[in-house]
Formats: sequence, structure tokens, C-alpha cells
Amino acid sequence: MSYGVVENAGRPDGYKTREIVHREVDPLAPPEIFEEDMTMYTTQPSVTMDASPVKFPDGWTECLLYPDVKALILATPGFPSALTRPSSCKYRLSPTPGKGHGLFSISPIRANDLIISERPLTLVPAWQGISIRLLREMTMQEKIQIQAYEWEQQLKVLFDRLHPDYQAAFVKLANSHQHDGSGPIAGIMRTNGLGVSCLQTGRYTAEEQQKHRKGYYTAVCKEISRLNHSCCLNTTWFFDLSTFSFQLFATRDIAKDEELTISYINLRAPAKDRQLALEPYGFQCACSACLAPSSSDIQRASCLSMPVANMDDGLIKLALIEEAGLQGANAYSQTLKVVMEFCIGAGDAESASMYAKKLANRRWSAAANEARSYTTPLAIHSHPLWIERTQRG
Ligand SMILES: C[S@@+](CC[C@H](N)C(=O)[O-])C[C@H]1O[C@@H](n2cnc3c(N)ncnc32)[C@H](O)[C@@H]1O
Repeated sequence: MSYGVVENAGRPDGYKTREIVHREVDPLAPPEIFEEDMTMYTTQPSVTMDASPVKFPDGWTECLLYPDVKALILATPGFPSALTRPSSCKYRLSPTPGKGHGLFSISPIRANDLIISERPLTLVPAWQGISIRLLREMTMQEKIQIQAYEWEQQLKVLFDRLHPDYQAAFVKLANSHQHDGSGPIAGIMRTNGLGVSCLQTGRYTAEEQQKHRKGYYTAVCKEISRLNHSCCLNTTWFFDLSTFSFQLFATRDIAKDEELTISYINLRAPAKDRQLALEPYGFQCACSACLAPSSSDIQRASCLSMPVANMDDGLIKLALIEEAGLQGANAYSQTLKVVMEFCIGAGDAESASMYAKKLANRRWSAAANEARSYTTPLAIHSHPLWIERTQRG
């Protein structure tokens, strides 16, 4: 997709729009009745026509989905569970120089605390599979502009379905795609969308998923989409399917009035590549790592990619990641798991359970679920590696 300032942006002269065909369908109809490439507008969780944010404070999401994805959502155990809320409100929205608005802590926040849980306003495919009759004589730019134009027409239907309060919140969000031919709704989605990867149904091959982001979704939130980027992030989020909500957690201790930040990009990349990846958002990152690229690139590469051959390596890696303030990185969870396993290998159930607990506290991490079963020395005795070790004698 294009970004920045594109000359002749917008619908090319003489292009006649494609008719979008809409059909009302029974929301309970089985997925088989839908045609292969049909997408559906659907409200999840389902609410009554007179629903309001006051009546349903947990909120709901206007989605554009393939029918098999809707079936996957409805079949999720516990869906739709009520939101798990933080114990108190921990943040405020304030202007932040050079960045528009941002979120700031209103009191100290401890590492791993839940800060926000929120259902998104919208959820749509990250890949825009619109079939359009593109003519050979069209330039690549014209084809891209037509795709962008048609995508906006589809998004407009979704936007019109939003509750007026949600529409008002949506249009207040930043838009870094005002001059590249993206429509106003697509522009806001491209600037504020959070990736959702848990809606894969096996429809696409691994290559299609990787290369074209097929099967991935993008969601816009009223609050979490207000988070600015930092390569030295202090929060991270994950999407929970059963509550259909994003949950934002502190990755380290946060002081009162500190800005809350997430990373929009891959943290392992060197500063030069990170700046390139941030170009579509229309800003240059000025975090401490980007201001001192030569030292921080080395520090990041060595701590995030350091191989762990034994317990000492593991402990050094954890300390280095903490020193770099990158506890939000997956490498930190992976290292906690490896260190826990080394402790089991050494017959130290006490320390193993301590690392399991640290991992379990990182509720956003994929490894946290499994670790939850091993947070006491006694529970470690049921770990497969402990059993194997005792059987070996
Ligand atoms: C998802 S929005 C974040 C919230 C936004 N600042 C607002 O006022 O609603 C992304 C946009 O925020 C701004 N932004 C985010 N992180 C930034 C940073 N580190 N430095 C400068 N601008 C930033 C950019 O304009 C970017 O396109």
C-alpha cells in the first residue's frame, strides 16, 4: 500500500465504481451457505438494535469477516465472556508534544499489571481481497488507487453500522494517510489498527499468510489505539478471543505521569530498519535507543538474539534484557521458560517454580498459560521434564 504524499492520489479519472452487492442473511445460517469469497458485516458480540454504550459498557465490535472466521469466533469456548477489568483506572489521555495525543499513567503501575481491557470498535481483514476488473493499460499506481477507493466503499458500510458514540470516537483518531489515496476510514484504520493473528481458520497456506497477511485481521480501539510508539516500550497487548477484547499490560514498572507506549514494529531490527518500518506512520522515533543507534543496536542484538546453552547464559540474558528495558519482548518469556527447564534439570523445584510464576504473570505471553500449572515446587513435580528426570533416576 502507498503512503506519504502520492501525486494524483484518489480515484483515477474515468474509473467507474464497482457495485457492492449486499444481501441480508440469517445470522444463524451455517457457514456452508456462503460463497467462497463472500465477506459479511457482523456485530460481535451480537447486541440488540437499541444497544447503547451505557447499557452495554463492555461494548461491541463492528466486524467485516469471512464466514468461516465468524464460525470460529462463535465456537470459541466461553465466547462472549464479560471483560476482565483492571482494579482501577490507571491512565489519562493527554496531548504530548510532537505526537498528537497519548496515554499517561496517573499513578505508579507495577510490571505485569492489567491497564486496559477493551473491545475494539472495528475488526476487518488486514489483507484487502477485493476482486476488481483491472485493465492491462492501467498503471500500477492506478490499480493501487482503485483498490484503495473500493476498500473505502466497503469500510463506509461498516462505519455506518457503528453506534454514533463509536463513530465519534473513531473519527477523533489520528490519520497518517491523508495524502496517499487512502479514504478517511481506511486511513484511520491503517494508522491505528492493531494486528489480530488468532483468527486463522486454515483457509490460507502458510506462504499466503506470511507474504500477503491473508488471514490476519486489524482492529481499531477507542483507547488502546491512542498509544504512541516507542522502541523502548513499557506496555504490550494481546487479543483475547473469549472476551473479544484487547488487554494492555505493563511490561515493567511504570512511574506516575510516564507516557504509556507500545511497539508498532519488530524490536529486533536495527534502528535504521525500524525508522523505515515507521515511515507509514509519518514520524521519526526519538526514543533513547533510536537516539543512540550504534550502542543500542549492539545491545539489542546481543541481548535479544543471545543463544542460551546453560543456566548461567539464561540468567545473563534475562539481566541484559532487563537492562535494555525490553521485558516486553518474546525473547524474555522464552528465556524464562528455558531457565525454568534448566532448574528442573538441576533438580531445583523451588527455583523452577519461581521462574514458572514469573512467566505465568506475563498474561499477554503465549507461554504464560502452560506455566500457570507449575507455579509451586509441588506442581513442578508433575512437569514432564521432572517426571523424565526422576524416571532416569
Ligand atoms: C496509533 S496513533 C497514536 C495516537 C495518536 N498520537 C493520537 O493523537 O491519537 C499513531 C500516530 O501517532 C503519532 N505517533 C505515534 N508514536 C509517535 C512517536 N513516537 N513520535 C511521534 N509521533 C508518534 C504518529 O502521528 C502516528 O501516526
